[in-house]
Amino acid sequence: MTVFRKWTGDSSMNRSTDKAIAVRNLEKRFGSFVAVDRISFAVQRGEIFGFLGPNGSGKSTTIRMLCGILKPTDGEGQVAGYDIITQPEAVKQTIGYMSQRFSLYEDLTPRENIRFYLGIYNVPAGSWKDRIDWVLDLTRLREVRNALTRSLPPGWRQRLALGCALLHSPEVLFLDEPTAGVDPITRRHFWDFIRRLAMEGITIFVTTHYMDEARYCENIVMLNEGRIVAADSPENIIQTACPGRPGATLDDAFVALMTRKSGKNS
Ligand SMILES: Nc1ncnc2c1ncn2[C@@H]1O[C@H](COP(=O)(O)OP(=O)(O)OP(=O)(O)O)[C@@H](O)[C@H]1O
Repeated sequence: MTVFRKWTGDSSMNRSTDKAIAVRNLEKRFGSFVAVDRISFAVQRGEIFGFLGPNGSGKSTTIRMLCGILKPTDGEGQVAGYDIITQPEAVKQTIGYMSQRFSLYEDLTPRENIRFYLGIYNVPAGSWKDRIDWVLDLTRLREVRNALTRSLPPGWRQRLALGCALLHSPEVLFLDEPTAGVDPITRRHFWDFIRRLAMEGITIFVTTHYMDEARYCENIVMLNEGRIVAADSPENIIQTACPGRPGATLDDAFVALMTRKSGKNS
């Protein structure tokens, strides 16, 4: 089954579409505290892109700016060809977002959650039945569609949350620690699915604390105290951060890069 099936043929808007994401000198201050410090990077369409960093390094703040939810204090950015500052509503309609909390209503059934998100994403009512069937098959949740979401195991709720994030056929999918709290087999299935999405042209922007998962990414940006400390393929990051250590892993590279203190905000 094709994972990604459009319900609308609208790709005619005048957008520059060579890059899925492009940011330049993006900054977010909270008062005098600099949470994101003039970062620049680009993500190609259909790429799986990892955004890594320790707690508090600015990952979620960056995602919130890229999703058009939080206004940057400086810099600029485009997502799916839309300006994150002047066209935040267009950005929101073009992206999917899934957080580690899954953003589901636990007291609703999967079917009711899906209907809720169809409304949020302004999917035309005429397509709803089709989309509900599509997502129930995609997530393999048809048999439990009328159970309470609260009663489902974490891996099932994860599939439902991902399905809801795909209902409006987004061009860019933001995944903020999507596998936190799920078991290794479920994580493996999740990543198989993410790779299929990317092969169909969806751009994946993912944060994770699991370095084995980060190896699935074609390119990675590592953030520390709001600043980019590495931006490259996983292999190149390892080589650069751990020279002369042939068996070094991405974990080793992460630790090496994060322990080089910048002294910022201290
Ligand atoms: N609304 C806010 N007001 C003040 N400070 C904030 C606000 N939102 C985030 N911060 C601060 O900005 C910094 C970056 O936070 P952010 O949530 O982006 O980090 P993160 O890398 O996503 O961390 P985690 O991995 O724990 O989710 C933190 O020090 C956080 O306390």
